[in-house]
Amino acid sequence: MDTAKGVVAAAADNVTVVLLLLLSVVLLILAVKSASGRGPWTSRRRPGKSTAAVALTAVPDGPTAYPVIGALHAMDGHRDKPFHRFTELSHKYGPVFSMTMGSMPCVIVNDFDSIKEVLITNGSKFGGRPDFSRYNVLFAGDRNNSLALCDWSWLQETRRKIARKYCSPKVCSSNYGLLDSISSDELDVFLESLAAVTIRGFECEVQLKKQLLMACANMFIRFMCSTQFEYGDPKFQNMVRTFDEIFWDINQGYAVDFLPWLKPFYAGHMRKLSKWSTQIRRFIMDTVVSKRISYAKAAALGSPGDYNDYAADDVDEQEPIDFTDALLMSLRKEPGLKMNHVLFELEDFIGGHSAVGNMIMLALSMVATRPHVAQAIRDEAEQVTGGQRLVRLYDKPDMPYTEATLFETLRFISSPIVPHVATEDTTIKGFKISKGTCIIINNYEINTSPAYWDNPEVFDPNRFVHRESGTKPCIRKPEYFLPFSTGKRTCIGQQLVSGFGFVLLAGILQRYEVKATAQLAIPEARLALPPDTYPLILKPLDGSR
Ligand code: HEM
Repeated sequence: MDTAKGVVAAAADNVTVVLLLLLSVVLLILAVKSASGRGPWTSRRRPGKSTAAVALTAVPDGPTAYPVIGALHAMDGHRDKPFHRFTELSHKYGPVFSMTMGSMPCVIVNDFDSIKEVLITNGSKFGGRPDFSRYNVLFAGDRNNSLALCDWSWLQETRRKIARKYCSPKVCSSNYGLLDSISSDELDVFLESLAAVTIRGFECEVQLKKQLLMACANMFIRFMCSTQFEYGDPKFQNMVRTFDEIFWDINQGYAVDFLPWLKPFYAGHMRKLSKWSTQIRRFIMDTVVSKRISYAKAAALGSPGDYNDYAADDVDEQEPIDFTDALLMSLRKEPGLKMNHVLFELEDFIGGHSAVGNMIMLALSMVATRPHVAQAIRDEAEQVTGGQRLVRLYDKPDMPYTEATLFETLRFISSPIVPHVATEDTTIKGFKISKGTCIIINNYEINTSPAYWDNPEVFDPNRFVHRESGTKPCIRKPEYFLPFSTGKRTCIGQQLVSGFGFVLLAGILQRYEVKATAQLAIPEARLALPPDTYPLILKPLDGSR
């Protein structure tokens, strides 16, 4: 790990040197240009052109773009708070502005009307994703293997269709019942594991994220693959850790994303990403998929590259027992699907556990410094369970404050939306957008602006609870609150997030008082916490079951 970090640090040093050199070149070019009486190279309108004609069509310019680095200089010193920076820039350039990041033309959209246009009204024209090298490396050289990072296609539509029944089950369905029983069973296992590291009557510092991620991983794997692992199993621990490393990485912004020619300086980092993703795929093949297909066939499948040789001729034509089964069966029903697609889709969905684990860790961090929120959740749980049992999934409609705490966490940390890319020439707010333009959706602005929320700086789950005398309190989500995005590329996992997340958050708080060790380092506009993050303090509650 340390070696890997060293490689990244070395790469970063190299990058700094290269950037400094480049900056010198750019400054030289600028000096020559300004000496000749012309402004820098930008996408700004040239003087002499009819402004009326251009003003109607071009997206307003953002920061000046220079050769090679584009407008990346405007993000200098803001690496940890890119969305805050976009908000600052929107105050200067307007709610929709263009910004060339390296060589990539981008448009930053900062207000709800424009965001709605990108995601819904005009969503069919914004179905692409940026072609970052890291995305390709993580998915065996082709980001189209990934559900979240691919461009829109027949394959994506098919994959989403297969997933729907399992990721968005109807409340009355058997799959929802399964979610309920699995989340409760796994909550018991998880609380037992916590009981083993805490002492009644004492405050104990616990590396909670590691345990939480294993609980979430098992919930996902039990639901999707009908198998589970012991928390002490080193292979399982390694898989969970690797997923979390990837989740953290994918939530970072790197210069190489926008300056692909920097790739040689990131060779070590790319190798590490590739190794992680291969390890995960191997784990899923060995522990899940190979058990479903004949032993001989599994043995014949050597490396991940060989998986496509598999034809689904030994898959039964019965009702699928779970998501893995449904995926394997779809190999026969959908001739365009290959074994690799199945593996990658399973990987994507099992990987969803990292998002849930990180989210619960963040929710507990919010609660740790706001004991009144924890108490309100406990009171709600007490009312519903009579103090006789742990909360379960079917209690969710009666516990809006608990569910609202998850929403408020997502608003407060402002979990970002994956960038979209225009797949054809189109418009936003009447401004011309060319095919290939990357659209960065600044939902941080929407989540934190007083234009949308009362006291947005206050963590208050009540803002999502609708109370009216004579009716049961219920969840109220304003349409501009988009933690899972909306439209055709909306998150497929949101029901799993709110289901498993709800049971875990309530269950932990029914059993423990949660406190912070010190000032908690919570990154801005990021759902991910570093793989080795802060511990939390747990104190078992008197009389907890
Ligand atoms: C707190 C947890 C999560 C949050 C906040 C979240 C949020 C998001 C967001 C904002 C997007 C981008 C949508 C867009 O580009 O318009 C997305 C996409 C996606 N999410 Fe989630 N997600 C979470 C957990 C999960 C889980 C658990 C799964 C799987 C079980 C999942 C599966 C997906 C997939 C497959 C996509 C890509 C959809 C597409 O591009 O067509 N997510 N998610």
